[in-house]
Amino acid sequence: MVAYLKVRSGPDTGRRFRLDPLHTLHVGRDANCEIMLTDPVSSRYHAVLFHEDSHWQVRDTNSRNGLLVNGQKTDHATLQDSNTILVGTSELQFFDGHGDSADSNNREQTIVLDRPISGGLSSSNFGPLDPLRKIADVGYLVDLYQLSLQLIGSGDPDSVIQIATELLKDRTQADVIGFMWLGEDGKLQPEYVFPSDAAEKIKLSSELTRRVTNGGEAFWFKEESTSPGQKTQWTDAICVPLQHGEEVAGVLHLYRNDHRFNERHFELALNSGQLLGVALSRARRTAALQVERDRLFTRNAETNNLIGESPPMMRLKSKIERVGKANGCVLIRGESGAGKELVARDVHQHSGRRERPLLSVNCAAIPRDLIESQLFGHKKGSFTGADRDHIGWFQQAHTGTLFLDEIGELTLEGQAKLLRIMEGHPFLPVGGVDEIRVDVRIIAATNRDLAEFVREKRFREDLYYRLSVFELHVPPLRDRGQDIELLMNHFLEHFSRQHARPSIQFSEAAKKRMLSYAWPGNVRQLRNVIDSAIVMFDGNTIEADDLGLRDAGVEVTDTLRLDVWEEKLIREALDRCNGSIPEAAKRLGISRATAYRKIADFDIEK
Ligand SMILES: Nc1ncnc2c1ncn2[C@@H]1O[C@H](COP(=O)(O)OP(=O)(O)OP(=O)(O)O)[C@@H](O)[C@H]1O
Repeated sequence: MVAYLKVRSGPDTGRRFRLDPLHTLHVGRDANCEIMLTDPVSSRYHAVLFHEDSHWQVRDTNSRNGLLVNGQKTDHATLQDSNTILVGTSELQFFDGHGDSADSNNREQTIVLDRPISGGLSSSNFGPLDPLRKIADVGYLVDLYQLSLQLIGSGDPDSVIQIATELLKDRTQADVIGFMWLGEDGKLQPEYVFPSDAAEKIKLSSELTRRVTNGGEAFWFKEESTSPGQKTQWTDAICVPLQHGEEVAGVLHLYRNDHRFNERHFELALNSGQLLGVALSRARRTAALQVERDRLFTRNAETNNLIGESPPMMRLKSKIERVGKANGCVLIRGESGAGKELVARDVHQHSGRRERPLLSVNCAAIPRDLIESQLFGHKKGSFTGADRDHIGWFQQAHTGTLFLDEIGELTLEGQAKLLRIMEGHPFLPVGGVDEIRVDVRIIAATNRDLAEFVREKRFREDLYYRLSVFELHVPPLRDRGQDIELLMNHFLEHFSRQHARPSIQFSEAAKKRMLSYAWPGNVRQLRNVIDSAIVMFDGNTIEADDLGLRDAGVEVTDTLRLDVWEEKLIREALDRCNGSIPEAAKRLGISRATAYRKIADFDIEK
């Protein structure tokens, strides 16, 4: 219940002066003033404060620049709680002390120091001429530096709190440290208390809590027992907001049982609180995004893992590992739905860019006349319909990977720009004047015969060679034998869970049908067939006819694609010649070199 003045602005910001009602207190620059300010604009004896008729009064003592109370120039005023007094350039705020009473009746929490927090790290109050203090300052900055480094490197909220606790405990020798999180109801919830059985020690008056959480002020205060013989729970406490921008997300408490904190502890806690506010908000946002991402993946039966243990898939996986670590462009070939995008993700995951963005663009899904502006960006008004600036996919993927699906659909102008970027040149967004330079790894995919496109002059030859520094061929599902069963089980498990039909199974005949089917639409088709069978049919067993595979067993004879037949013939020839390539080449009427090249192209086991 002690009235006090707090310096809100000016050189003495943060200092507090207890007001003793038994004495008249002088305010000014003179060393004899009880409330001594270092503000050069204040007079030596600027004003006096005294307690009369149960109220605190302030009177100007012929100051040079006058006295303002609540913004009004005055010679004399009776002070009310929270009134402000301007002395020179220093704003002092008066508190009658009634608001700070502790929740407990016989204890008093007296503020030693407080500090409004407004963006940026606060500067230390230590005297600039004290060399020992300067050395101490360096230690304190090193602590903050180390804390920042560790917080930057940590993405998970629990470890962020743990890192900060360890540092603060060590540096301040606090007996108890508590992190309180501000719940949606505006109440503080103990999120983490160290040691864990000390939660009951965290007792802060509701008024102080309000000022920390609403006003973003940090406090250092001591608790004094007002009833003789009663032992207090702690002697000193520091309470600082965890602030991110304008928002206070929580509060950090530090308690000491016997000894006192010092100013350096207060400064360290205060600045750590600001770092923590930012780090925790960021870690929580990242965690929320991760959960959301996993949820979307699960809902769509997507997995980041390439399911498959067949020999061609095992070979593909080992190539992905090697290609991932290298840094060149990758061209992924394979039929539609075979898993090219998944392979691209896997390459990215195995690369040094795995923590950076991977963006996927389907060039076939964007109207041809918009591809360029989508990829490279455009400026508002650069063409009809460009009603705002667009940051192109290349720029968005900067430092990461850009997956260009159906690359064969890229216009010739787009191809020319792409080639220039790949050669390390900057590019101009559509309608832009400032050149942009990006560092992006390109993974392209196609289910077309790009070499054929090159011959038809629909695709630039130089771009083709640049893109295919590394080539990966995703084998069609029909060539993956045992993988069909693995994928069947994976999708059955996923969709039966998603559609809440846990006991649904395939009949033996249904399994057989799926295992012998040619799957022209590859894994995507298998996934869709299982999804709709689970949705459409009642009962616990999916029969062969429920799968809707009317052309089941037809193999690939329904296609006239030359490459499909070519691959089939090579496989057949190898089978008939017991795997001997020279023999097979003879039977096929092609040279050995061509046979070797085609076997590699089609990724046929030798
Ligand atoms: N090996 C695999 N393991 C698990 N899921 C797979 C696998 N291969 C493909 N899928 C799934 O099949 C679907 C199609 O895969 P993806 O989109 O990667 O094929 P794509 O070859 O890129 O097709 P398109 O050429 O039509 O773009 C996706 O849902 C993908 O998650």
